[in-house]
This record gives sequence, C-alpha cells and structure tokens, in this order.
Amino acid sequence: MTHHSHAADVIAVVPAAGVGSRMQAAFPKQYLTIGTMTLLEHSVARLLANAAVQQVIVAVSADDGWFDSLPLAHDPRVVRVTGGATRAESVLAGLQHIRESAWVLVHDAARPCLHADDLARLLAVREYSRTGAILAAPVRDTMKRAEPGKTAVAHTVERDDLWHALTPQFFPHRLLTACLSRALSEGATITDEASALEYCGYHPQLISGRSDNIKVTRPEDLALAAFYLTQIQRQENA
Ligand SMILES: Nc1ccn([C@@H]2O[C@H](COP(=O)(O)OP(=O)(O)OP(=O)(O)O)[C@@H](O)[C@H]2O)c(=O)n1
Ligand SMILES: C[C@](O)(CO)[C@H](O)COP(=O)(O)O
Repeated sequence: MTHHSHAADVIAVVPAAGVGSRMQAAFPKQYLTIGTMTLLEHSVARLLANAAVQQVIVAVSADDGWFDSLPLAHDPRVVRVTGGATRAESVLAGLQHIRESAWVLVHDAARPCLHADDLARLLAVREYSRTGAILAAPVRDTMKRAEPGKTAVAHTVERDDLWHALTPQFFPHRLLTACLSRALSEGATITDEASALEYCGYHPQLISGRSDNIKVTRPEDLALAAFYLTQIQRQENA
C-alpha cells in the first residue's frame, strides 16, 4: 500500500473570543504577552510549526480591538472570523468558514505551551481513525466530588481511567461540524469538541499529552506558562 505523504491538509480553528474573566486582567488573556508575543501568537505559531497545518482560523469577538494590530493579522495563512457567546459557538463559527478540509484541529488560544511532538502524535491519528482524537493527560491527584454547591467532600471519584481533556482536539471536519451543530441546537452543554461527538454517540481516542500544555486560566498560570514556554523553546533550539 502506498503511503501518501500528507500535504498541508489540516485546517486549525483557534477560539480566541473569550474575555478571560478568571484571569482578572485589564484585557482578554489571549493578548497577555510572554516574551515578545501574545498568548494567541504563541498558540498559533505552535500550530503553524507543523507543515500539515495549512491555515489557522482565529475566532475573535466582534469588538476585538487587538487582533488587527498583531503581525498575525497579516499572515496569509491566518483568517479572522467573528466568534460567538460561548467557546462552542466560536468554534462552530470557525468551522463554518472552512470550505474544503478533511480534518480540523481545534486549539485554545490560551494554551501556548503545545509541544511539537504532542501535535505530531495527535495529527498521526488521521492515518487510521475516522472519528478523531484529543490530547489528554491522565489525572494524578485524588479527585473529590463536592456536595452540590458546597465545599465539603461528598465522595472520592474513581481515578483510574480519568483524564484531563486538553487541546488540540482533532476531528474530521464534516463529523465535527455535524455533531457540534446538533449538540448546540439540542441545548447540550458543550465545553470541548469531544463532548459534541460523545453527545452524538462517538468515542474519540485519548492521545496522552504533556501536562505542561496548560490552559492559562487564572493569574498564577501566566508565570508558569512563561516558564514552560522557555523550556520548550530551549529544547527545540538545543
Ligand atoms: N465565547 C467564547 C469563550 C471562550 N473562547 C475561547 O475559548 C478558549 C478557552 O476558554 P477559556 O479558557 O474559558 O477562556 P475564557 O472564556 O476567555 O475565560 P473565562 O471563562 O475565565 O472568561 C479561550 O481561548 C477563549 O478565548 C471563545 O473563543 N469564545
Ligand atoms: C477545551 C478545554 O480546554 C478542554 O479542557 C476546556 O474545556 C476549555 O474550558 P473553558 O472553561 O472554556 O476554558
């Protein structure tokens, strides 16, 4: 069987239309900087570093006043679309901009520390899967379920087979668009792309990823992301 080397046949969607409220910053966290670049620019650069990624569609809010002033906005491989009121709606807006692409990669603008090896292992899924996969990290702490609405332990959650879902998440374009559209139209709670596929009865693969692929969410995360990014760039330039 001849293996067709994949051309640049993947399009990425980067949801970047959030306000970053948990970050308590003066502006949306995707525009906070590490070194000389914003989190958004770091996240997009990690994706474009893989030759399979031909285009990145960035969903930003309608009143976003930052994106157009970034060098990113003039990269011919990057397209700006208007996101929605939720992350899922922003992702769907990006998907609807895509005409022809077999596979779509969805990656949070708030996850700048994506390792090239993790991305490569995720993209390799398209050689054998028709459902897709997500990067995920096995849980290491004991996990507690609280009493509803209280800060008291109800019980310990079985830790075996429990994973943190990360991004990128990687799916056939038509399948993801169909599942996300149906889940949203039926009022399902969708916090990542895999949950839309699960809602429609699919079982995406879990690809074990590095735990330093953190989502910058709270103030203390920025310094940690800066450290991790320095480590990754040092390894890649070694
Ligand atoms: N309506 C929204 C909400 C979120 N996002 C994006 O989805 C990613 C992950 O979401 P999260 O970390 O929750 O970001 P925010 O929603 O901005 O954060 P917060 O919940 O603290 O406001 C971020 O890159 C964010 O910009 C988006 O594109 N559209
Ligand atoms: C998609 C995600 O990063 C997977 O863990 C996460 O669900 C995003 O959640 P958020 O509350 O929108 O940041």
